[in-house]
Amino acid sequence: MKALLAPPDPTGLKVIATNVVKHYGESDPSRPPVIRGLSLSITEGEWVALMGDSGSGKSTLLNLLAGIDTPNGGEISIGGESMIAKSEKERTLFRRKHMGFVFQFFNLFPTLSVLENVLLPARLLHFDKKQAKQQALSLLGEVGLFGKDHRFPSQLSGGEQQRVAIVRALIHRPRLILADEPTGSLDHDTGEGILALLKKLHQRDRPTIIMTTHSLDASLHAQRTIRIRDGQILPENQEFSH
Ligand SMILES: Nc1ncnc2c1ncn2[C@@H]1O[C@H](COP(=O)(O)OP(=O)(O)OP(=O)(O)O)[C@@H](O)[C@H]1O
Repeated sequence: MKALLAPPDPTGLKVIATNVVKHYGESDPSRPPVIRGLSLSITEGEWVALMGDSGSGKSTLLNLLAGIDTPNGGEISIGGESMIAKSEKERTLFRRKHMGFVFQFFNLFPTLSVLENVLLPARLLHFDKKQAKQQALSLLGEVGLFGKDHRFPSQLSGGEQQRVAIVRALIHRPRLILADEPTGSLDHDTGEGILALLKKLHQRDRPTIIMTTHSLDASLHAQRTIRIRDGQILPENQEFSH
């Protein structure tokens, strides 16, 4: 039987990191770790902005939480499941099923149409084709791309391409959205459009969202801001709750 598009439980996943350490330069022990005993807890369906200076470890942390990279120490639990205990294959399958990624650099496949790009994750998960197409066209319409589903990425503006990438990241209604500078390369209005879309999806499905950003405006869409400095979370009293 083919899977339906809506997840069985649309509630976001709880994310817990405990004493996580990551260092890249094993060959050079004098280099300090990029993530230094970092702990955080993000509750089901919470939308968190992760802020910090360039090089403070935001993208590294997202990659660790996603299981794209593995830490040198510590524990990461997503939805009650240890990401560390999983094999790489298990992590990939978990990621594909439950997570959606919104990156600053949106790698759309240039030889695939907008619709084909958007349908890729649904295809990987063997969703019902007809239902996936309906969902794709509806989401594309919501982000102002009605009628552009047969175009190729090169025939779209940068902002339009970013919106396609977001629809692709969210087509399977993930329970955890990891967004790395989702508005970084966009003009203010397009960026606000992306945030409005995230907000709509957050209200509808209540996924957990972790969004890195340098923008105070963007962070105000989140329920909480967590600040990271030199691979460590700043203490509670230096966090900002909105
Ligand atoms: N694959 C890698 N190999 C070696 N060092 C790396 C690697 N990736 C990141 N780093 C280093 O780790 C540190 C943290 O990088 P990271 O990209 O996580 O920071 P960031 O907070 O996301 O920065 P930005 O806001 O500029 O995106 C930086 O000093 C960076 O040079």
